[in-house]
Amino acid sequence: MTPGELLKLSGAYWSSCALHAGVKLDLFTKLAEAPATAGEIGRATDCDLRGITMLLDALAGLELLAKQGERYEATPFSADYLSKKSERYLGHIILHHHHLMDGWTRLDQAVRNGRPTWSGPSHSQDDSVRESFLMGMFNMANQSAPLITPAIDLSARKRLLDLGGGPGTYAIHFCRHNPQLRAVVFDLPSTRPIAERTVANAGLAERISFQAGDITSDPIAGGFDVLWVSQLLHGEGPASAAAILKKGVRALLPGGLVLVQEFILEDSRTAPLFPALFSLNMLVNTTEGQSYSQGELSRMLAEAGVRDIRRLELELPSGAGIITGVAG
Ligand SMILES: C[S@@+](CC[C@H](N)C(=O)[O-])C[C@H]1O[C@@H](n2cnc3c(N)ncnc32)[C@H](O)[C@@H]1O
Repeated sequence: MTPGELLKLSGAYWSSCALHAGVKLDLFTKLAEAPATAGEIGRATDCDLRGITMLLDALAGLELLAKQGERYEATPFSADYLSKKSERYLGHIILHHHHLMDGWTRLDQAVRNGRPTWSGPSHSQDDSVRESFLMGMFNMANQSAPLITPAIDLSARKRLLDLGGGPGTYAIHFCRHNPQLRAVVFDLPSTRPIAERTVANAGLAERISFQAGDITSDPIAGGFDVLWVSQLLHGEGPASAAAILKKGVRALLPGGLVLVQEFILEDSRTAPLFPALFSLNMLVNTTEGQSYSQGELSRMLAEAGVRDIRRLELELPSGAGIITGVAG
């Protein structure tokens, strides 16, 4: 690494903050509709002219806007991913990243005392923080699910349990891909309205139901033949994650398929970089959460009574991996 690269790394959050502000102020939706001057956008968003001009210029510098004379407009890319009117809108996950920033600025404190810097998004009292988190998960899952569902044969399966399923994105994609399949999304009670909305929007309310509960303390009804556990275990410590897997596997009929998606560390724990950094995200946001290695996840699955454990050969845009096995 060069000193220049080091300083670029140190100041990378300036670019992130410019993007976050652009999404918070919803500039991209407006500028995908029609080009506008800084004055016009400033009036439409109730922003100071000096401030909005600087932000628009920086976003143009980041190639998220195009500037022609005094007018700015969304690029084809930002119109596709940053306009609220696009089906591919990624603003929810960007706002979620924004909500995590305050906690990350106090990472040194979390490292010193081993405790999170705030309640974390799952348990936040702020509805908008929880909504960005859950719809951010919807954004992320919509990128990966179209690659995952064709790679997993559920053609003979009837009932899928989506444990910690959030907005139900994976249940939706698995059910779309497998017309005989029904699913239950199990998640915290506060998730219900968002999950029911996404399931209804997908036209699958007849086949996907929501069960409200706390996975660490509430029972789960049995009779499933697929267990899908995506990005849930990293929010828990090793003992709790193992107990959750045991509970999920107990809800399966013998021969039930188990699928666990996580950001998986190599045994060195230093790579890939994303799960190593994600562990710090769990330090800031949870009391015991962390990224796990393939060996740790495989051992938890084996202790839960799962056999034929292996990792699926899938390259996903999120960098996550999927470990599978069979119950009983
Ligand atoms: C990172 S999100 C993953 C959502 C979804 N599985 C996905 O991959 O898109 C974790 C989910 O677990 C849920 N969750 C966290 N703690 C939980 C608990 N104790 N009981 C039930 N659900 C929980 C959260 O509400 C959230 O929806």
